[in-house]
Amino acid sequence: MTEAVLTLSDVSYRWPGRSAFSLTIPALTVARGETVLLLGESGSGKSTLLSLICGTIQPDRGSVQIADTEVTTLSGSARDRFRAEQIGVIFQQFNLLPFGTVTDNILLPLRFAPERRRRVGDVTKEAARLCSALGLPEGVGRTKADALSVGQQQRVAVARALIGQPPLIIADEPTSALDANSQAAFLDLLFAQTAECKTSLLMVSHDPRLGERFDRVLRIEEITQVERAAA
Ligand SMILES: Nc1ncnc2c1ncn2[C@@H]1O[C@H](COP(=O)(O)OP(=O)(O)OP(=O)(O)O)[C@@H](O)[C@H]1O
Repeated sequence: MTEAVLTLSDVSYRWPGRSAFSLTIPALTVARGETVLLLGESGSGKSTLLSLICGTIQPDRGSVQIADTEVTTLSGSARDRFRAEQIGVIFQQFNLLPFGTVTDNILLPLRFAPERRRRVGDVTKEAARLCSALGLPEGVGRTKADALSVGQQQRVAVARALIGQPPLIIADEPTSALDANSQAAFLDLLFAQTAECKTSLLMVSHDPRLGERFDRVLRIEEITQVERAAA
């Protein structure tokens, strides 16, 4: 049997307020080491689904299991700690601390995740190893994040997600700011690193051309039911 890193069952969520957008996900599973691309148009609910998985919003009903833990029963602070331990997140805008150095940024999730930190050992050495594996220049660790190019910032965001080998990486449109060549190079590095650590990857995009590189491609409309209140 394949070991699941992520299992959602009968999850539903309605945004409060006038938009009254509601999303239901009957079933979604990601296996250990599997790479999954989630495709969907703008406004189809991709970010909402990722927020449900990361536990930054709580479903109205249903179950979200990550690495055998039922996330929906954890308190808010326990969920924050759990996310820091188990999930590496790559945001669309990278969310780097602009005045922090590259090393500060890469080590940030470990501040809230003592077990993940313990797995790393020498944290500065591991940050430097990841920088080098991701093709960043030697000695980049002391550079302030806002002095980097967009492509370099993206690599730092990947290093930050990968450090300490969390079992699941969630990436929200991480290649949207790159041209086709840089996109391919970025994905090569991301896949090489996730394969090395047997990390699962769930990446969101609206670009179906990326699909051939993933183990599985899901369209959001195939796995969710969406309702919108009339305007
Ligand atoms: N903070 C919020 N408060 C209220 N409604 C929201 C909020 N965020 C999203 N929504 C609703 O959820 C719908 C889906 O948004 P979501 O961001 O999940 O889509 P998406 O597929 O990620 O879009 P995009 O590709 O443009 O990022 C929106 O159309 C909006 O109606």
